[in-house]
Amino acid sequence: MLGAGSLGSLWAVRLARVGLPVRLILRDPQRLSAYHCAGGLRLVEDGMEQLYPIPAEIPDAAPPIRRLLLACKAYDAVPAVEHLASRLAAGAELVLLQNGLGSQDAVAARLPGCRCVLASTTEGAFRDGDFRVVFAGRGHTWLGDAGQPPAWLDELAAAGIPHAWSETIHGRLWRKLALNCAINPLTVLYDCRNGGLQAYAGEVAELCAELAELLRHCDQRDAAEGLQEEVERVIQATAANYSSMHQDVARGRRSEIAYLLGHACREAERHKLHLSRLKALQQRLQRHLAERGLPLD
Ligand SMILES: NC(=O)C1=CN([C@@H]2O[C@H](COP(=O)(O)OP(=O)(O)OC[C@H]3O[C@@H](n4cnc5c(N)ncnc54)[C@H](OP(=O)(O)O)[C@@H]3O)[C@@H](O)[C@H]2O)C=CC1
Ligand SMILES: CC(C)(CO)C(=O)C(=O)O
Repeated sequence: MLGAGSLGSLWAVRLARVGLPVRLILRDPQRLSAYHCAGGLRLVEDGMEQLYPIPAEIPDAAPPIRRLLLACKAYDAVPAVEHLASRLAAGAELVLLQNGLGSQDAVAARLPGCRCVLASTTEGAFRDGDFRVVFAGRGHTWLGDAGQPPAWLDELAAAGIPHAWSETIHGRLWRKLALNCAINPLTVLYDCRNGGLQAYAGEVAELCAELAELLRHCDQRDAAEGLQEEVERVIQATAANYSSMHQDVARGRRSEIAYLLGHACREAERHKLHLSRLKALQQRLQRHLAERGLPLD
C-alpha cells in the first residue's frame, strides 16, 4: 500500500485485520521513523479508535512488489510509481485509487508491463492526526479495467470492503469528475458549503449542460445522462459539507484541479469544443489559487 493517508489507511487496516499480509510504503526514512514513533496506524470507526501496527518500509526497500494499491493524490501518482518502478515484478498489478482522470493513464504509460486497475469510490475518510484516520462515510468502490475481474477481489470481500467490478469504470470516473467540476470549484469561489450552491442554481445548470456536452463527445453518453439532476441531488444531500476542494484551499493545500476541471478543459480542447463557461470557471479558479499562492495544477 503506497500512501498511508486517508484512503490508504482505511484500506490497509481492513485488509490487515483479516490477516492479509499488508505492507505500507512510506515516503522516506523520516516518515518511517514518525510512523514507528506512532506505533502504527490509528483508525477511528464508529467513534472507537484502534491501533494497527502494520509493517512499513520505504520505497527503496528490496522485496519485489506483485500487487500495489496506489493511494496517493493524483499529482503524486507518477512520481510515486517512478520511485518504485524497479521493484515492480513483471506483470505486477496496481490498483489506482486516484480521483479525477489523467493520472491513471500517466501511470499506465510509465509502467507498460503492469496491469493497472482503476478505482472510483464513494467512501470517505480524513486524517485528524499523523497516521490517524477517521472513517467518515460508508460507501462503495468500483474497480475495473479492460480485462477480467482478478481473483483477489475475494480478498476485498473477506476484508469487508464493499466493492463491485465495473466494465464501465471510465464512465464512472467521468461521471464523478463531472460532479466534482460542477460543484467543487464554485464552492471555493463562493466560499460556501455544498448547500450554498442552491443560490447559484442557474450557474450550476449552465456548467452541467457544458459538462454533459463534453461527456457525449468523449463517448460517455451514459455518464452525461441526468447529470444536472444528480448534481442537484448531491448538492442537497451534502448541503452541510464543504467540498474536498474547498477544504484543500481553506487549509492552503494543493488541490487536484489539474485532474478535474483541468482534465475537462484539456479534453474539450482536444475535441475542439468551445465550452466558454467551463473555461471561464477554470480561469477564475486559477486566479483564486494564484492569489493565495497555491499551485495552479
Ligand atoms: N479521502 C477521501 O475520503 C477520498 C479520497 N479520494 C481520492 O483518493 C486519493 C487519495 O486521497 P487521500 O487518501 O484523501 O489523500 P491523503 O493526502 O490523505 O493521503 C495521500 C498519502 O499519499 C502519501 N504519498 C504521496 N506521495 C508519496 C510517495 N511518493 N511515497 C509514499 N507515500 C506518498 C502521502 O504521504 P505523506 O503522509 O507523507 O504526505 C499521504 O499519506 C485522492 O485522489 C482523493 O481525491 C476519493 C474519494 C474519497
Ligand atoms: C461531495 C462531492 C461530490 C462534491 O463534489 C465530492 O466528491 C467532493 O467534495 O470532492
